[in-house]
Amino acid sequence: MTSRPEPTGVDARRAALRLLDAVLRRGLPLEAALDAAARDLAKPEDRGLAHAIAAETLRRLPDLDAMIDSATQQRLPPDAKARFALRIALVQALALCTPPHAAISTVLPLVDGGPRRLVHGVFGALMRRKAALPSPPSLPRGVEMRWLESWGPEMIAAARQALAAPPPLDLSFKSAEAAERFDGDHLAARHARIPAQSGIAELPGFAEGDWWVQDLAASIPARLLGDGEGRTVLDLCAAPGGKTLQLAAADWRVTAVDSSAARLERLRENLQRTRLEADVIQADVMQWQPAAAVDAILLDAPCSATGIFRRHPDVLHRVRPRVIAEMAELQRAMLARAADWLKPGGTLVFSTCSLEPDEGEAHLEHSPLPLDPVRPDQLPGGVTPNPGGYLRILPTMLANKGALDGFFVARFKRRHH
Ligand SMILES: C[S@@+](CC[C@H](N)C(=O)[O-])C[C@H]1O[C@@H](n2cnc3c(N)ncnc32)[C@H](O)[C@@H]1O
Repeated sequence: MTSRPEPTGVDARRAALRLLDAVLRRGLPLEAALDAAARDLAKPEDRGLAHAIAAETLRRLPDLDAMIDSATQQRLPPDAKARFALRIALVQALALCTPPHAAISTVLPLVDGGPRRLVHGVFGALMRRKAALPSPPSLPRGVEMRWLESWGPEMIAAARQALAAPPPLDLSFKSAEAAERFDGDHLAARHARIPAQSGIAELPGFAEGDWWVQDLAASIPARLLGDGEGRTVLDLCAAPGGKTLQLAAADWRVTAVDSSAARLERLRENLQRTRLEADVIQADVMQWQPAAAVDAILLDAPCSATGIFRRHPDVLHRVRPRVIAEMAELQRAMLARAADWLKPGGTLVFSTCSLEPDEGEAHLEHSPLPLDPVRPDQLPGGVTPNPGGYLRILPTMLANKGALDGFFVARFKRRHH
């Protein structure tokens, strides 16, 4: 067998293919698969390219597959290498502005010894036909059906729109003064929204620890606890610590608990950079318990994370109903356990970054504590509580200002006696 010299850039495409394989065939989160998939890439920009190709492919997957199927006589199996290679070549040429000859020449070596001619032929036919990807992108059929049933057609339209462009960047600030000094759209206290961009560490105030990146929706749970005035709060499932930082900045005495050593490392770095304080404990919330009852609890429970599909489009393809059911069961158990750790009169905020009612509304039916209804004046403008007093944050909210991640947030209060 003669081996051809590889054009430059093939390694990044090979890593993109590994990433897609990890997400679509093995069900791994994109971020978790990155280190292993990009192990041969020395340059950070190649790693960035591999990630960008894989993420954009996942955003456009149903449309890419429909396009491939329109140009093949026999339907390629979902896990065929030729399908993976075509997805990567097409997404580059049609969504990432890669010149078509570069998009295909860097992908063909990935199918060496395989259906090279087929991949080349299908790609060429689609380019000659001037095939284009629809805008906004389509959702995977299973997700669309699920969300349509739960939230209706307006939500589907907003979710597709949210996939069309990179979401803006929300910053949460340590102090109101630092936020006011910062040039951006101020949609809430201690907040600024700026256009999507890279080079975050070079923005003013980052090195000084004035702010951290946190979607505005993700900042709402901690906002609902108000000022701590030196009282105690348990931040359960805390890492990488966006909510820990908010609570510490709002004068709470924070104990942050998480089971992941790697994620807690990031939490510690965040505390150090912002010069905020919290006790940090590595523990499983289902095993650990606090030494004494606390004034407040924030339980940002592990979930399917379908609410953050804009930045993590892998969730659209790997989260199946069984995952949602397992996560909902864990959340229910955590909520029941944590409820016992509150002082009488104490407040618990429960949140999930999920767009699945089983990981939100369903918990209200058997909740161990009475709901403490959220008032509209406690929320950023444009975000409204459900008439029941809890928050269901959908991509329809603030849609004309860059929208929000999907979240469920409910506040409970333990009775005094
Ligand atoms: C949604 S993330 C938390 C995000 C975090 N609250 C923030 O604002 O940055 C869920 C976290 O739950 C943690 N986790 C999952 N199962 C856990 C358990 N049984 N005990 C403690 N932490 C757990 C994960 O390590 C993960 O960091």
